[in-house]
Order: sequence, then structure tokens, then C-alpha cells
Amino acid sequence: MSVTIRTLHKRKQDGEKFSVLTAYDACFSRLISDAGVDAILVGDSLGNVIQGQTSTVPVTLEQMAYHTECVARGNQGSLIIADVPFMGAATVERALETATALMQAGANMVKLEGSAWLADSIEILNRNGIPVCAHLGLTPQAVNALGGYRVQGKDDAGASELLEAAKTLDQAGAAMLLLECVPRELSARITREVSVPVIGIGAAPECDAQVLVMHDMLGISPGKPARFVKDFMAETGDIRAAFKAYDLAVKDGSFPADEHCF
Ligand SMILES: Nc1nc(=O)c2c([nH]1)NC[C@@H]1CN(c3ccc(C(=O)N[C@@H](CCC(=O)O)C(=O)O)cc3)CN21
Ligand SMILES: CC(C)C(=O)C(=O)O
Ligand SMILES: [Mg+2]
Repeated sequence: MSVTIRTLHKRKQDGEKFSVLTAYDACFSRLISDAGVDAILVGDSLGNVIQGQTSTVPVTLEQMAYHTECVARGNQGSLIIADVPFMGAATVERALETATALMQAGANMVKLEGSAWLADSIEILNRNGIPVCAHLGLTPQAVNALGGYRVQGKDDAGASELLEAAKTLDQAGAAMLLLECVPRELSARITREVSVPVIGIGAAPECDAQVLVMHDMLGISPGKPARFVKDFMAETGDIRAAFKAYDLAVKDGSFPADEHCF
């Protein structure tokens, strides 16, 4: 039985959590979906973990489409979400072209980084049968504008802006939201106040779902891991078991713990 948007919306209504991991190739896509992970994100984090770049800015649409095709071939029924790369939604026209390529490569949903201004693109994509996940908070494609990878929505003004953006995009028809590096209390409040499922990374255990970069949760990414990362390989010693332990920990609410939140 394949996971669909409907399945995941029902999970939120029923108060059940779901799990998401990134994958970039057919082999890991198969292992992750076989482990019961509900959705696979073909993240532009492939710039970091596949290409060895220092940000996601250099990643192109052609590369995203190629990795989405690879993931789609290995997938055993998880929902496939593909990242719209840098500048891919700069205009509504570009968002349509970019999303077309990713959906034709095998994605079931596209993820766009931004804020309330994504509403126009979301409406037109929806009209054309493309569900959208809106990525809010720390949006890594904007690292040069943000001045680094920093927690967002820390002061009162930033927090109410983020809450309003989440509500606007919920109203505009976003099928899901993703919060990255947003303080725990604010993340929990946004999750309560929107109708669609909220995926967290560096957000809150109260979110409806969690996502991690696969290489991070296997403990094989270079450098010091971000606060929100947990190494599931350390406690299992086996890739398949690590994916299963992650899925279980997300679903029973034991991941993320306080130490993974801001
Ligand atoms: N391997 C990998 N994992 C990721 O999670 C990831 C990527 N690559 N590439 C794209 C973006 C970049 N991301 C990042 C990168 C660094 C931090 C980071 O160091 N955060 C600080 C927060 C500092 C603060 O308190 O403001 C941390 O301590 O975790 C967060 C997200 C998330 N994404
Ligand atoms: C970190 C997640 C949310 C992402 O956008 C990616 O993997 O590219
Ligand atoms: Mg991304």
C-alpha cells in the first residue's frame, strides 16, 4: 500500500506521527521505504552529501530531476517529495516549469523554500495537480542572505511573522509545511494552529513528522553535526536497523529529545 497525501493528512487528524528521511539513489530509497519510513525527501542537501559542496546553492534542476528518477525506481511505496532547487520558484512561471520536471521525474510532491510570498505559486501548482510542501524558518538556499545557518523566529517579531506565514500558506493550499531550526514552543504552536501536517527538523517533537538527512542519522557526514542530528547507526550498528530505529523513535515521540531542539 502506497503512502499518499491523504494518508498523511489522516495521520495528523488521528494524532499519529510519521517519518521522513532523505535519499538520493535507488538503493537507499529501497532500504528506507522497506524500513517503513513514510516519505522520502530528495533533498537539495545532495549538494552537501553527494557533491561535497558547502551549500545547496550550486544544485541544479537537472541534478534534482536525475536523483528524483533514481529514488523513484527504488521506492517501495513511500511518498516522494522533491526539493525545488535554488531560484526554482523565483517567479510563478519558473515554479511551474521546475515542478513539472520534478513531477515527471517521479515526485509526488514538491517542496519550496520561502515564506508567505509562496502563496501565489502554491495556488497555481495546486490548480495543476501538484501538491506543495512549504519550507519555512531556516531556508538553507538563503544562507547568503541569512548570514549563516541560524535558528529563525527567536524574537517576538520574527516569531509572529513565521506564525502568520504558516497560517497564510495553510490557507493558500499548501499540502504540508516544513519547519527548520525554529524554537520548540513556536514550532509546537504552529503545528497546533495549521490544518496540514508539519514536518520538523530542529523544530519540536510536537510536530506531526520529523525529517533528517540520511547521511547525518547514519553518522557519516563530515564535520560537527547540527544540534538536531541524532546518530541512529551508533546504537544499532546496521543501516537497515538504523532506519527502523529512526522510524520507531519518530512514531513513538522519543525523537527529537530536548537536546535536539532549540
Ligand atoms: N548534511 C546535511 N544536513 C542538513 O541537515 C542540511 C544539509 N546537509 N544541507 C542543507 C541544509 C543546511 N542545514 C543546516 C546546516 C547547519 C545548521 C546549523 O549548524 N545550525 C546550528 C544552529 C545555530 C543557532 O543556534 O542559531 C546548530 O547548532 O545546529 C543547521 C541546518 C540543514 N541542511
Ligand atoms: C534538510 C531538509 C529539510 C532539506 O531540505 C534537504 O535535505 O535538502
Ligand atoms: Mg532542501
